[in-house]
Amino acid sequence: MVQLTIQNVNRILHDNNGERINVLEDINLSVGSGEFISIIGPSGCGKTTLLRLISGLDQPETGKVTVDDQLVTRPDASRGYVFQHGSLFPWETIRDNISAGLKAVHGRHYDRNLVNHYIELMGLKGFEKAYPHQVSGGMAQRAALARSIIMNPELLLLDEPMGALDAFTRADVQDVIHRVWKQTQTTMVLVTHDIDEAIYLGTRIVVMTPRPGRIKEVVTNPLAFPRDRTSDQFLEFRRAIQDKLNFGKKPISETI
Ligand SMILES: Nc1ncnc2c1ncn2[C@@H]1O[C@H](COP(=O)(O)OP(=O)(O)OP(=O)(O)O)[C@@H](O)[C@H]1O
Repeated sequence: MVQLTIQNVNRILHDNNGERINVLEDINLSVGSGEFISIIGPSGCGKTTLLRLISGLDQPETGKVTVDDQLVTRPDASRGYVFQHGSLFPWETIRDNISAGLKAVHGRHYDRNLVNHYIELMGLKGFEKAYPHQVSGGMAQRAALARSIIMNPELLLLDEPMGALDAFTRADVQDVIHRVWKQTQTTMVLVTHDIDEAIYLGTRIVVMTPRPGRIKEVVTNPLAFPRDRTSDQFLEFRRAIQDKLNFGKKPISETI
């Protein structure tokens, strides 16, 4: 069980001219065990900053982030983080990348069967001995996901992990993430620009607005799993989220 709470969080940064930017203003959010939260909003609205605060990589000026009533003050193995460019070790094979965390904790006696399980689950069988530059972008992201999830984090933070992938690969990795979420019941928080992705995966959708970065609305996803991206209900819900984002009604440059 994990309860993530973000209370009255403000984060201020300064641009190159020393101008103050209210990157996040008065952020409040509670996330319960096993939820899948999608955070969506235009570029620069503070999504990554919010994820960094949850992970403990960054600290707010005011307010607090707690996990199970413990103040988050630094990164912790109980909170996994997957980046847009998976950040696999280029000098290690896919198998060694996936087992890296386990080896660091358990040494030579790490559970090799668990590694096999995740290689299978992520569809990476046959590519265990390849190096990251020898596999596709989608495979590399699946390996990065495996490397995090194998550590059994109570919270998995996903920072645009599909952002650099083509549409087909993206849909494939989305399905993998959904399968892992269902099987492991890990609480996940995903940052994305992609409205369809937010809807396809999220149990709730956090809609953000920029300058200052605020939560405009938290919307419960009414769609049952499995979700069909082409169904009328999906398209209807997408329109509702687009409206909340003023999508297509204002040039993006006017929203940031
Ligand atoms: N270290 C920093 N110093 C100064 N300003 C920063 C820093 N990091 C982020 N910012 C600014 O804070 C704002 C929010 O950035 P952030 O990366 O959190 O947004 P985002 O919503 O994740 O954007 P994107 O979707 O483009 O990744 C931006 O205006 C950015 O320029």
